[in-house]
Amino acid sequence: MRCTVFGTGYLGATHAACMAELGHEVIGVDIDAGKVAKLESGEVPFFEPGLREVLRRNLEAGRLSFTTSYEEAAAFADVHFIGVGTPQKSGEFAADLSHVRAVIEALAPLLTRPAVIVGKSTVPVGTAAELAARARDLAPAGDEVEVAWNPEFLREGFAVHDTLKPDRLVVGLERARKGQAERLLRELYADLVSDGVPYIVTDLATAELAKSAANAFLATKISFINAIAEVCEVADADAVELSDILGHDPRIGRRFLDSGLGFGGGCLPKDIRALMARAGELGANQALHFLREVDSINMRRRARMVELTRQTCGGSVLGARIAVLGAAFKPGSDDVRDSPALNVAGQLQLEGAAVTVFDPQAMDNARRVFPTLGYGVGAVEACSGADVVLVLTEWPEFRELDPGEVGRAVRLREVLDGRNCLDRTAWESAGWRYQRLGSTS
Ligand SMILES: NC(=O)c1ccc[n+]([C@@H]2O[C@H](COP(=O)([O-])OP(=O)(O)OC[C@H]3O[C@@H](n4cnc5c(N)ncnc54)[C@H](O)[C@@H]3O)[C@@H](O)[C@H]2O)c1
Ligand SMILES: O=c1ccn([C@@H]2O[C@H](COP(=O)(O)OP(=O)(O)O[C@H]3O[C@H](CO)[C@@H](O)[C@H](O)[C@H]3O)[C@@H](O)[C@H]2O)c(=O)[nH]1
Repeated sequence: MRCTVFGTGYLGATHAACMAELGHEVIGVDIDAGKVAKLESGEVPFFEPGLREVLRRNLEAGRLSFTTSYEEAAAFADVHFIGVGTPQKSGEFAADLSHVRAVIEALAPLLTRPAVIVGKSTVPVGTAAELAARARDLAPAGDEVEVAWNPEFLREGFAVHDTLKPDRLVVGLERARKGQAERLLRELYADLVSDGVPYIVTDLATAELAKSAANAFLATKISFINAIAEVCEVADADAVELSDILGHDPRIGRRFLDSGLGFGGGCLPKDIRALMARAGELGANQALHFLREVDSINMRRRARMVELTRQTCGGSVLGARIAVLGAAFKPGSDDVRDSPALNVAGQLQLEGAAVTVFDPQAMDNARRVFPTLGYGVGAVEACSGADVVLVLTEWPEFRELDPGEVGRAVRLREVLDGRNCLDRTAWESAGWRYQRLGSTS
């Protein structure tokens, strides 16, 4: 079958390549000509393990191409996925839907025959119905245009796996029209469904809300354990051991119970805020009030890390040399959107510290967002002359560092483990003072 994917960022490029991997003919469309040129030449414009191989294989097979031309894309297929960004609006909690709306405004007038527009971007509940009405108004094919919502649950770092082996496929359809959208999407995903992936058909609002709810749940789970970690610090308990104990209960589960610096990235923080904003607009102001607390527990982790650094430096970081290992919001990604690590690095620099950052993948993105921070050429080099070393993203490279070697580079052997990822005994045996969030000892 044929399809297009509008937006070729973390989600869209992965979706386009993986749809081609399933045997479909796919065109990826983006307004960023540089990104399109890179993808066309077989280069992924961001770090995502395994994506380059899938991209190249399908470019070579002639099933996949990229363009900036909406005309080309509209003429090519009758199923059009939307995977453009829905960032937080500046100064408010709500989602900025301008990119999604821009796709509809430009694509719909080109739809001269029956077509299905399938949203994958994360949007506030109610968006799809509004877009459907607008698309039908603008399209020459009018009533023959359907909108479906097929939210995406992939994790960065596992994007290819999560797209080809998802936990579930959710397809929200317009209530009055379960026509071609249902049929075409079943056909597109037939191989996944025959592999046993649950395929759940629902209405537009439930599909949109399922995505927001999933991220709100994950954020809540992380903030829950971080709130408990705050108590651990004052009660002389150990947050990591506590997570392990809770995780044995299958009703709770160990995943997403890693306390530490909290959640960041281009999804969880903005999605819980957008969900609160939309619930408020719909009159359910009280329902999600607790998400404010989830958000503030999360932001407090960053403040606590800064405070711990200050304490370690004798009350002030003014003039201190601080090494920050990690810039990406999590390992396995070069994404620095709302990165807790960079946020802490930036705060410490504002307080007068000389901060040197190193990350195995996110250096270019970090430099773009925080050009005034110092950057090292390697983890050990970044620690050169440091008064304190902060490990803020749990890259395997950092877990495997030799504490003896790092110890020879620093001025003082002080390490703060923001992600509970280091082997404490090994660092202490090499003469380091080891501290982390969620424990006083
Ligand atoms: N990143 C993830 O892991 C992930 C996972 C699930 C869902 N999502 C959701 O997917 C959406 C996209 O996220 P992302 O991380 O891929 O964003 P991104 O910023 O990496 O990519 C968005 C892309 O859309 C392009 N674009 C913007 N306007 C366009 C237009 N009018 N026409 C064509 N292309 C246009 C941009 O140039 C960019 O390449 C968001 O709603 C996000 O919440 C993301
Ligand atoms: O126990 C944990 C697990 C995660 N994190 C942090 O939480 C953030 C988000 O991690 P993760 O969810 O793995 O990353 P994303 O790639 O942002 O994926 C989330 O956001 C995507 C976009 O909506 C969804 O598709 C995914 O299902 C959802 O997991 C990162 O900063 C992690 O460091 C913790 O602090 N503790």
